[in-house]
Amino acid sequence: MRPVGSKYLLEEPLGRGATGTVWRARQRETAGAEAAVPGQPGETLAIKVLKEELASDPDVVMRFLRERSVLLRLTHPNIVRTRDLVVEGDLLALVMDLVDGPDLHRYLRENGPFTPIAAALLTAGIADALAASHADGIVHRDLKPANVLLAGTDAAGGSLHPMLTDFGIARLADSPGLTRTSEFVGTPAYVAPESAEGRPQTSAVDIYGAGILLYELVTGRPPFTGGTALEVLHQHLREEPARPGNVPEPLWTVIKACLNKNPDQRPSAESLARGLRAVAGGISASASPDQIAAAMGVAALLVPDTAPTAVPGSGVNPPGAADPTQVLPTRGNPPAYDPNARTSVMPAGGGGDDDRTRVMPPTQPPEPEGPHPWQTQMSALRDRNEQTQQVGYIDPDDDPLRRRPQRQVQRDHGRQQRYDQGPPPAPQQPQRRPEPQRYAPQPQQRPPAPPPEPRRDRGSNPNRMRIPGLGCLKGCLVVLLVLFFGGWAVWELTPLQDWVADGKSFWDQISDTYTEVKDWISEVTGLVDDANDVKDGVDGVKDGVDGVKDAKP
Ligand SMILES: Nc1ncnc2c1ncn2[C@@H]1O[C@H](COP(=O)(O)OP(=O)(O)OP(=O)(O)O)[C@@H](O)[C@H]1O
Repeated sequence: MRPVGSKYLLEEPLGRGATGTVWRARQRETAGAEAAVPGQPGETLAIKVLKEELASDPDVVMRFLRERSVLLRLTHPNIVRTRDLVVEGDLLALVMDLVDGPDLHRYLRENGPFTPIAAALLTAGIADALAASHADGIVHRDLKPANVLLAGTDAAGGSLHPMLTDFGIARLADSPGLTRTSEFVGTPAYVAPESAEGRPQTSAVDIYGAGILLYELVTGRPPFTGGTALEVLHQHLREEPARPGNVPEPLWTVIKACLNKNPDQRPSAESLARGLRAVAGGISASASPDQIAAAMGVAALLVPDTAPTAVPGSGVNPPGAADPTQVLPTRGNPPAYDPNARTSVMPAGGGGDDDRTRVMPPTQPPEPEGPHPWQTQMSALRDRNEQTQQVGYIDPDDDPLRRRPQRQVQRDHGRQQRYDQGPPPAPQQPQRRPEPQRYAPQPQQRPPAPPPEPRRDRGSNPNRMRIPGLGCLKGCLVVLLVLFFGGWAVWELTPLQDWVADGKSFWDQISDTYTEVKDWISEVTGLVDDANDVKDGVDGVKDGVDGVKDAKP
């Protein structure tokens, strides 16, 4: 388990998207006043840990802090509540209510298309959520089935309750800083024509997304699909979808209105919700004549938004960007495209054939490097999270806080300068020219990582602490022990004790010892000489005896 801040613990990953990983998590302590929901210790939560690219981008951090109050106050029965935002070192995390149910994309894949009535009612709930967020000045910008969670199941006869999530993520990710290194482009199958062309975006992009989603709910697939992202975008810009056979006429009227190429002609979220409920009532088997009439006249209910919420910073185009077609002709074999593609966050500077996918100019010019205006808030937020300690094991492959060491060093250094020491003396990285925003099919699937080596158990105490100087202390103790036993051996096994008892000086003792050794050697050599003399005598006697023997006849 991995702590996030001092108040939360990540338990297990629930899923991974392009902008981060969502974890099942637990509340450790009640959060302070800065959280929208203080929570109770032990409560289960969901925490989205934003990707490193986002968390390390100062512009994203700035938006994260600037928009925290907006995100935290966004409450609606059809919106997954954001309870807290955590900033800790290089980590940005959104603490949310845990929704115990599948997302709509998975549900659709596993259960097939919805009936027109169920699809209309489900989309009406989503439109309610959009109406509330638009009224609060928040445009979702990445509406798609994967971002709708289903609370409750219909297996027990209960109806599915849609809850929209990932609010503000597109907005956080669409940072000028981020566009210097990677491009946030939404999800091609759900992108509105004006977004594809880099024109100014408003809350009408969410209505377009709702139209695509509604079409997918009743047919099982989005209206525009193709081999490449570019093909899909061409269709968003140029083609009108044909009415599928199983879609009742009033429902088709709603879908067509949402998919209007002109954002000004699309209905407001509020009128969309009203229209969808009228359609659901009118197409049911038990519909009254009035309900049927209301459903047939649904077009009158679909009133365009007179004051749509603008997406800040969208549609700032370089000269020529207003041309109707920004899509460049394709060359060579286009990359494969999955219509269920996730939100794309594409690395820039891919070069080469990527040119063929270039459709959008950057939404904003890069901002000059400089001291971060949210320095105080950053340190305040970090301070409140400072007690964090690692309290247990986490699989390194699933560790959201794991960083590549080299980049960590650079980043830490950059952060330190940026937030703690005022303006950096020089930019850490060469300035990149902004590149046109690109669509590309899918983030490439990374090859499966080799199974992580199990980490060795490093002891039974989960709260191991590093004590500075402990290693040195151990070394000193070992040296003292060696000196002690060495001294004892010298004292016991050498004549040192005698020397000390005699009270002689060291040099006297050495010269005495030398003399003793010399005397002993001469004594030994004298004995050898005597032995040789004896031997010579014996040999002489032996020769004499031999001579006497020879002289006998
Ligand atoms: N609040 C939540 N409670 C329970 N599960 C959640 C919650 N939020 C997200 N999830 C699950 O976590 C998974 C990943 O969510 P995430 O939003 O990162 O993915 P995504 O929408 O597919 O990706 P992206 O929008 O970044 O392209 C999804 O399968 C979703 O069902």
